[in-house]
Amino acid sequence: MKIDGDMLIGATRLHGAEGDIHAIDPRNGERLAPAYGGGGPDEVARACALAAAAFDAYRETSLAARAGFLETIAQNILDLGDDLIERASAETGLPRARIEGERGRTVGQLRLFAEEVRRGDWLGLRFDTPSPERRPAPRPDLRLRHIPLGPVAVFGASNFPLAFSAAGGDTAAALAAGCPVVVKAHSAHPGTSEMVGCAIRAAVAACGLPEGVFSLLFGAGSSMGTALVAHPAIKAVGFTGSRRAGVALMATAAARAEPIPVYAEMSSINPVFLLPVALAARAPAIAAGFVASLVLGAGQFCTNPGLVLAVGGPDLDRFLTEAAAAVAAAPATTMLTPAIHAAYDAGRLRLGAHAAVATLAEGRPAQGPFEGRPALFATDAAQFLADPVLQEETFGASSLVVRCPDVATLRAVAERLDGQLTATLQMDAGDLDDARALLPVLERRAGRILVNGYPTGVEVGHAMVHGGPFPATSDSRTTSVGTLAIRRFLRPVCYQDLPQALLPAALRDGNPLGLARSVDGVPIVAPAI
Ligand SMILES: NC(=O)c1ccc[n+]([C@@H]2O[C@H](COP(=O)([O-])OP(=O)(O)OC[C@H]3O[C@@H](n4cnc5c(N)ncnc54)[C@H](O)[C@@H]3O)[C@@H](O)[C@H]2O)c1
Ligand SMILES: O=CCCC(=O)C(=O)O
Repeated sequence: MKIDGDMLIGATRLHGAEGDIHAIDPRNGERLAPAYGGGGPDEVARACALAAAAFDAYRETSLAARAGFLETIAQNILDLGDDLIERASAETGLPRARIEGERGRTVGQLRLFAEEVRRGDWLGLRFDTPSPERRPAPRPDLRLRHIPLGPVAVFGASNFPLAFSAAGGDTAAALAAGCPVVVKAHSAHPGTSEMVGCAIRAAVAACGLPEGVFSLLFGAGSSMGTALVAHPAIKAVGFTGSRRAGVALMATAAARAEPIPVYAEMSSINPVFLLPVALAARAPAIAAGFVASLVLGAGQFCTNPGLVLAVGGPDLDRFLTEAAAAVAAAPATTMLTPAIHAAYDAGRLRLGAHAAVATLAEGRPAQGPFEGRPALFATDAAQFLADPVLQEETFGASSLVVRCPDVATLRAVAERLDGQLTATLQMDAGDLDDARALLPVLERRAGRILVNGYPTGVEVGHAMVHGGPFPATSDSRTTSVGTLAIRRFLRPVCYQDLPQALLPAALRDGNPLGLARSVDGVPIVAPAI
């Protein structure tokens, strides 16, 4: 597919005039054509106005039509074929197999949301039957459904050019909810974003939807993102990236005349707790699994296991010997962008130079310009608790092991951790009491708790939570992966004593759409139709 370097503003292509953006192939540092023209406030305003104009028509599309739209996007992405795989690989340095896997996840995610839309449970229909005879006051007829919030701004993430970008989880969830989407593409992969944007735009046209249902903007730095979040037509934000940018967007959203929710997924170091019985029984196997998760994708996963906690002693020493050997044998791997590589190297060197931190191992030296060396560090619980810097995310394949004198200290350290996306327990049956004592702490600290697995590789499903308390996310009540993500873009509306002719179809008598509902608090499953 030919790419032109244009923004997609509804059905119009437009080359921005606010400076050129070039993707860089991080495997060799070469600039990739074409140049992308960055947009400014006029393009933001145009995309937002189109999105606002599309909202009422799009939000009342039938569930079948909306599901069909999501499925058309999925098929159009697949139809991009090898061009998409090659461009995404060149723009990110991620290997072909990874990009193919991510495409499968992206398409599967859109299809899962299509099923979810058709099922309609997310409308959350509730009925309170009227009681005109009730005294002293009659009870009114109350009917509730959820409606979409309005146009959503989505920020593409550098580390998942497909699954968290133009047609990623935030876009899929917002479109499923009935919200038009304005994407601010990540400047690291503009060509991938243009290709996927074209696939979405073609689906908008093929499904006869208003053009403003989807737009794609380019812009380096912070001004485009700030203008987008500040625009009055935007009613919610989906973001994955750095804590600094996420917090800046939260501030922009909160300072608006009409503040809006920001769903930002930011930083997490994903603690892994090695409980004593498991460590004694299988230190080498745990070390192998841990290092495989640590180095996956050059460590550029928000689920990367950046912190390990265990009780010191010979079993931990065995784990450290094995893990250090595996890290030392691991190659340096190309990182996503020169800036992300520079930030990783600076973080790794800062940790290595920290007076309270020992370097246990570094991976093989870099061969290419932007390769990051994996690294394993160690400290003890007292030092870890004394310096909050040691809790900061080093985005890449770096992890810090914290030696604790006993299990009580392990729990005390867990209590002091920042909010996390995940917390992992390596445990055997003999660790059950310790695990039980840790669980309430982990529930308060993390969005997902795993046993005997590793946190990288998020399953896209109905029960997934990819979220957690700040700074993992800006709003711990939800998730950015899985079908529950649709709730971020909905709000309830109650209809009191409306005549049948005025009610939305989902709320009319006789259940014409055949949807699940609750009546006077009692759930009624959807009839088979
Ligand atoms: N935890 C994660 O999942 C994750 C993912 C990617 C990056 N990161 C971290 O972010 C660092 C930078 O990488 P990145 O470029 O992908 O992320 P970033 O947060 O710097 O940028 C993400 C997006 O936000 C925009 N942006 C940046 N600052 C902004 C601001 N102040 N106001 C408005 N918009 C702003 C950027 O233009 C980009 O589109 C990495 O080194 C890493 O530390 C974390
Ligand atoms: O980088 C953030 C998402 C991580 C993820 O989706 C995964 O681990 O699969």
